[in-house]
This record gives sequence, C-alpha cells and structure tokens, in this order.
Amino acid sequence: MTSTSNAALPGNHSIAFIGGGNMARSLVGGLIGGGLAAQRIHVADPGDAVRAALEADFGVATFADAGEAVAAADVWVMAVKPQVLRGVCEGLADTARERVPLVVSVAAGITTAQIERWLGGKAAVVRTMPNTPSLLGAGMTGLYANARVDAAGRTLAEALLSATGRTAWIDDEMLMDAVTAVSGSGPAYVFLFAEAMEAAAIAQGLPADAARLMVQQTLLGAARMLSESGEAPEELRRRVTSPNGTTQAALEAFEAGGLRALVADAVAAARRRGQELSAAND
Ligand SMILES: NC(=O)C1=CN([C@@H]2O[C@H](COP(=O)(O)OP(=O)(O)OC[C@H]3O[C@@H](n4cnc5c(N)ncnc54)[C@H](O)[C@@H]3O)[C@@H](O)[C@H]2O)C=CC1
Ligand SMILES: O=C(O)[C@@H]1CCC=N1
Repeated sequence: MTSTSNAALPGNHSIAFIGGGNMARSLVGGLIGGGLAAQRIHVADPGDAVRAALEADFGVATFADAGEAVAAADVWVMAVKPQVLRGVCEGLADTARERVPLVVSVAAGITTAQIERWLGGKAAVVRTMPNTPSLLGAGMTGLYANARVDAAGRTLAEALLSATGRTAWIDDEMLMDAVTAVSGSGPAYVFLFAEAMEAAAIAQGLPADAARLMVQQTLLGAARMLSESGEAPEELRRRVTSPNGTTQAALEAFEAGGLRALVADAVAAARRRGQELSAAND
C-alpha cells in the first residue's frame, strides 16, 4: 500500500461526472478548489435542481444526458448509485468502444470486471471508495486499478481523488469491500457514537447545546491527536486513563458490553453488504 496527500491534476484532461450527487459534488469542489478550470468538468444528472446548483456553485457545464456529458471527456467518473450503474454503463458502451476512456468509479460494491463488461469490454477502470469528509478536503479514498490502467491512468486517478484528501492503493480488489466497510461507511459510525454521547450527556443533566459542543470538540480533539501525534490509539487512551479513575470506569463498561466484538460485527456486515450489492446489481 502507498498513501499520499494532495497532488495537482496532471495533463490536460476533460472529466465527465455521471451523477451529480453528494460524492460528485465533493470531488468537483475539491478539483476546482485545487485550481482545475471549470471548463474541463462536465456533469450529467437527471435532476434539474442538482444541475442548477452545480452550475451556480462551481461554474461547470451540466447535462441531463450522460452521452452528452462524456462526448468531449477522456476521464469518466461514475458517481451514481450501484443500483443504476449497469444501465448507465450500457448506455455509454458504444462511445466507450470507440474512444476508450479512463473510468473512475466510486460505486460501493461494483467490481472493475462488471464495469469493464457493461462498457463493452475495453475500458480501463479504477474502482475507488471515497467518504463524505471529502467535502472538507479531509476525505479518505481507497483505489484499485484493473489491468488495463497504465501508469499515467493510475497517476491521474490518484491526483483526482487526492483533491479531496488522502488516498491509499489496494492491490487485491477483494479488499475493496473491506475499505468500504472501514473508511467509506466509517464516518457514519463516528456520527452514531456522537449521537449516543450527546444523548448520554443530556441524560446526565447537561444542557443540549453544551452537550453538542462538548461532543463535537472532544471528537475533533481526539481525531487530531490520532492523526497528528504519531502515536497508537492504545497509547493515547492509556494517557487519559488514570488508575481507578473515571475513564477506567467508563472503559470497563464498554469492554463488558462487548464494544470490540460489536465493531468487528458491524464492519463485517458492511463488507458483506458490499459483496451483495455486486451480485444484486449484476
Ligand atoms: N455517500 C457516501 O458516503 C459515499 C457514497 N459512495 C458511492 O457514491 C455513489 C453516489 O453516492 P451519493 O453521491 O451519495 O448519491 P446521491 O444520491 O447523492 O447521488 C447520485 C446522483 O446520481 C443521479 N443519477 C441517477 N440516475 C442517473 C443517471 N442515469 N445518470 C446520471 N445521474 C444519475 C441522481 O440524480 C443523484 O443526483 C454511490 O455509488 C455510492 O456507493 C462512495 C463512497 C461514500
Ligand atoms: O452506504 C453506502 O452504501 C455508501 C458506501 C459507503 C458510504 N456510503
């Protein structure tokens, strides 16, 4: 595995996004924030309001029809739900056979072999799994490239996703569902924990606004220590935990409740769901 932070987008490529929802918006915002000219980005989405908002916010050209959006683009970013990706690809297969594009997919569960087949069998496909903190430039994306992707294609895909945060290449595609289960879905696990902590704070009598601020700032501070201190989570935890103190009492309750096994079960369930999405949408 290699991991990087932001890099400029190399070359003079035109990029078409198919699907203009949450993930496309964070990638478009990251690319434009990183200096990419809006004229080099086209977005296809059937939603009138989605298209109007993308045009107003980023100055990109938008299209109701995916075929029009990809007409001048050599990089196609597939940012639709897994359930509609097959239909989208099959609608673009004739174009993909004529002018083989670099395809970058963010769809959970869908394999490079499926996308290659649906596009007519020749496409170079990079399967990626970003997450919503991409919106803030604090995203995490795992990437896997099929055998048709050359070194320039890998560099380009990595630069594209680096516009929204950190990236890590994965060598075994089977592990992409595990990436989805850890960093793709992971922000939701943290938000659930935040909800539970807020509810617990209110149950202990704290005012709701104070409870929210305490939880937000505690998670932010802890996340910054995790990422900036260079120390393992075990060590950071040990330093908060005075012998026989308050933290120890709380941690014993978490361990007694089986928190570690519960997290392992949750991640395994997300991975299984990724595998099911692949089979169900083939
Ligand atoms: N939301 C998340 O945290 C993450 C989502 N993903 C993946 O990103 C993909 C997109 O998810 P979101 O952006 O969250 O969904 P979203 O629902 O916000 O966006 C999907 C967009 O696709 C559009 N669309 C539907 N049919 C279309 C078609 N035929 N042609 C063009 N556009 C079409 C919809 O109008 C919608 O705006 C999914 O495959 C998901 O698995 C990946 C990583 C994280
Ligand atoms: O829940 C999902 O299926 C998508 C993939 C990762 C995050 N959201």
